[in-house]
Amino acid sequence: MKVLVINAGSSSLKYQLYDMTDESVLAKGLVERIGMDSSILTHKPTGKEEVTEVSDILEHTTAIRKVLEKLVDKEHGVLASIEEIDAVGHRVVHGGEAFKGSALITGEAKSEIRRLFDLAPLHNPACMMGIQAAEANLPNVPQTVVFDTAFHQTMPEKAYLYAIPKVLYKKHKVRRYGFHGTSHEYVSKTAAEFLERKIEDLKIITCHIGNGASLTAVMDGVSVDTSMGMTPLEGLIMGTRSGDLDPAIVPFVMNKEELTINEVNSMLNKHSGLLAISGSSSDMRDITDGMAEGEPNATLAFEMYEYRLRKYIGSYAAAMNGVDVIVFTAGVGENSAIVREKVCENLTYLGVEIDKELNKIRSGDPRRISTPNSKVEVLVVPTNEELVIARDTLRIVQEMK
Ligand SMILES: Nc1ncnc2c1ncn2[C@@H]1O[C@H](COP(=O)(O)OP(=O)(O)O)[C@@H](O)[C@H]1O
Ligand SMILES: CC(=O)OP(=O)(O)O
Ligand SMILES: [Mg+2]
Repeated sequence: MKVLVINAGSSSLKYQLYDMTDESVLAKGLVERIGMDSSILTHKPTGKEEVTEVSDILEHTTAIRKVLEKLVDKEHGVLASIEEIDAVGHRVVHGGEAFKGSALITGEAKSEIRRLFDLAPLHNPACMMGIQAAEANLPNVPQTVVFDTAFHQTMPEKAYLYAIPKVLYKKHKVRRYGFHGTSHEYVSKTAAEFLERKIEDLKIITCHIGNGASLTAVMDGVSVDTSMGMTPLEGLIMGTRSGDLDPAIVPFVMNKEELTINEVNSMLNKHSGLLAISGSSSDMRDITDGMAEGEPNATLAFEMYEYRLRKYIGSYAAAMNGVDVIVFTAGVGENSAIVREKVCENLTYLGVEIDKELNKIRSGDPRRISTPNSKVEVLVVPTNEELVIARDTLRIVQEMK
C-alpha cells in the first residue's frame, strides 16, 4: 500500500510518498512560493538525484499536479502510474473539539474544518486548499486528515480553560487546544520504547522546538498540558512568533500604532520572536553564529529563547509533580547542541545532568544525552510527523475494508 502525505501551508506544500509494506520513503519534496512568480519545486526520489524546477505555480491544485507528474516521471519518478497511490493523508493544524483522532475525509469533515477557519485563520484555509487540490487530482483515492490538536484533547479543564468569562468558551470555543500533537505523541512513545519503560509509568516533557515550538507534559501516555493555546502563537519564543505576552499589550499597541486586527496578528505571528529580537534572522543557526561572533542582539535573542524554554520545563515539572524524561525534538531540538546544553545547565535543581560530549554527537536516531547519574533521562528523539500521518491513514483505510 502506497500513501502520499501532504502538509500544505499557505504558500508551500510538503509531500512524502511512503511504501507502507516497510514504511520506506519512496520520494519526498516541497513546493515553495505557491501563488508567487518563480515557484520552486524540489523533488527528492530515494536513491536518485534531487531535482529542482522553477516555474509559476499559481495555486495548490497545480502544485499537486506537478508533484504527481514528478512521481511518475521517467527520469525522476518512483511510480509506474498514479494509480499506484492508494491513499492520501493530510496534516490539518486545527481540529477544534470535533476531532479527537484522525478521520476519513467526508463532506461533513470538510464542513467542520471550514468552521474552524475562524480559530486558525493562518493554517486551516491552507490545509483545505491542499485537500481540495488532492481531491481534484486524485478523485477516486481515499483521503484522511490527521490533526495537530487531536493528541491534546485529553487535557483537563483546568489546563485548557482560560480565566476569562466562560460564555466565550460556550459561544466561540475560546480555549487551549495545543498543536504539534502528532509530534508530541510520536516522540513520547518513542522515548518510552527507547528506555524500555511503560509510558504509563513515566512523566515526560516533550520539547518540540522547530520554527513553531511547543512543550507538552505527558503523563500516563496522554497530554495533560501544552504551551500552545487557542492558536499556535502562545507559549515559547519561536522563529517569528512572540509566544506569551501580557494580553493588554495588544489593544495598547493597536491604539498607539493604529493597527488593524490583521496587522497586529501579522506582527505577533510573522515579525516577532527570534527575528524581532535579533533584528536579523528567525533561524537558530544564524542566532548561535551571531552569538559566537559576540553580536549583542543575537546573544539577547538566544538568552530570551533559552530562558522562556527553561521556565516552561520548570512549570511542567511542577504541573506533574516531577519529571522522569525530557525529550528534545524538531529542527532546533534535534540539531542545536548549545540550546540543549544551556537549558539543561540550569535544570540541575531537578537532578538533570547531561554529558556534554554525548550532547554533541549528531545522529538521526533516538539517543540519550544525560549521564548515568542524572535523575532525569534527557533524550533527543527525531520527530516524524509524516510517518504518523501515513500510519494513521493506512489504519483508517484498512478499517474501511
Ligand atoms: N543545524 C541546526 N542548528 C540549529 N538550529 C537548526 C538547525 N537546523 C535547523 N534548525 C532550526 O530549526 C528550524 C526548522 O525547524 P523544523 O522543525 O524543520 O520547522 P518546521 O517544520 O516548522 O518548518 C529552523 O528555522 C532553525 O531555527
Ligand atoms: C502548529 C505549528 O506551529 O506548526 P509549524 O511548527 O509547522 O509552524
Ligand atoms: Mg513543524
